Amino acid sequence: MPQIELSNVTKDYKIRNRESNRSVFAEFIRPRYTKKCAVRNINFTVEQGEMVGFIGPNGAGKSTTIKMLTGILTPSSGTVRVFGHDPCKNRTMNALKIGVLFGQRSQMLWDLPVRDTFEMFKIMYKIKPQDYKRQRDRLIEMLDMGDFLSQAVRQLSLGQRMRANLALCFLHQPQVVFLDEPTIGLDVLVKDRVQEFLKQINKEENTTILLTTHDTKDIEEVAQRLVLIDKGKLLFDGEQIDFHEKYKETEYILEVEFDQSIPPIIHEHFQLQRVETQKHFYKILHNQMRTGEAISYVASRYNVVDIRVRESSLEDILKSLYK
Ligand SMILES: Nc1ncnc2c1ncn2[C@@H]1O[C@H](COP(=O)(O)OP(=O)(O)OP(=O)(O)O)[C@@H](O)[C@H]1O
Repeated sequence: MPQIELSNVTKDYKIRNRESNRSVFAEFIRPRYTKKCAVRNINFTVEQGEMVGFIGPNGAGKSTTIKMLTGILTPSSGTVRVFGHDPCKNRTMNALKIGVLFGQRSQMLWDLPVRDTFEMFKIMYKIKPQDYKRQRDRLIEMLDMGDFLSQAVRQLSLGQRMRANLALCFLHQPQVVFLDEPTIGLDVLVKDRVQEFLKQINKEENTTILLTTHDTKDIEEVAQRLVLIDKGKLLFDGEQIDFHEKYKETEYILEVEFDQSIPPIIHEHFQLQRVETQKHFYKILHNQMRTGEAISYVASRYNVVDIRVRESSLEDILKSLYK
């Protein structure tokens, strides 16, 4: 049985209209509403231990979907199941088995030291003392939190606060974790640590992770599978590798550095993009010349210092899809 299951799920929000041509009294007595469809008939399942990148442009419906999976919102139609149950009807049981992180929204009390919040979570989740100690010490080490455990939350930097929130998410060893933008605003080193942490915990504890992020490096590093939505509709669900295959550009860029400045290569399949002193950039269509062929053509005729092939990255693909 899948751990997460969405079948024909739609979520409409009711938005109250504020019309300037109506009196305040009329607005109060008979308010008018319009319907905003945030999620439109989506279907997908997630099995135990999967790491899924749940992506889409701003306003695509990602947070709304996560809110339905955590039992915060009910779907307007369709069914949502987590561990085979309706998360809205089983909120307490669901909460004990899941971990949730919503971007920069902190689960910690502002004036308490991080260490005390850990203790508070131990009581809230009824974690056994020996499990608590083992998991707490492990998380502190994995997320390098030893230096700031005694500091009040309000004194922490953004990176420290995000790491502490992430650790709290995993303290009760949840089977499923929903992370909505867990690396927002973090520097590259902290991001790397968070990505390594997620990979390690997924491997060691087989935790299912649904990760929402706009950071393509997060997705490339962490998610094997991608679920892409836009305007509430599911556009792609599959392995990351297949996503690249399906949407990759039909061309690639051959970047050649020569040992001296030379005139552009004249070849029917080479389209010169730009020249930077001794470096030339050519656009080549995959179906006209394969990368290996292009490399050997250049290397056998010119004195080359370096050759690189640049295929479209996940970021390039998403940019063109979102457009
Ligand atoms: N409480 C709400 N009331 C009315 N409309 C809402 C509400 N929450 C979200 N929406 C609308 O629903 C749509 C989906 O929003 P949602 O927050 O789920 O998108 P998202 O994919 O998480 O976006 P982002 O990447 O910007 O966080 C948007 O058009 C948004 O304006």
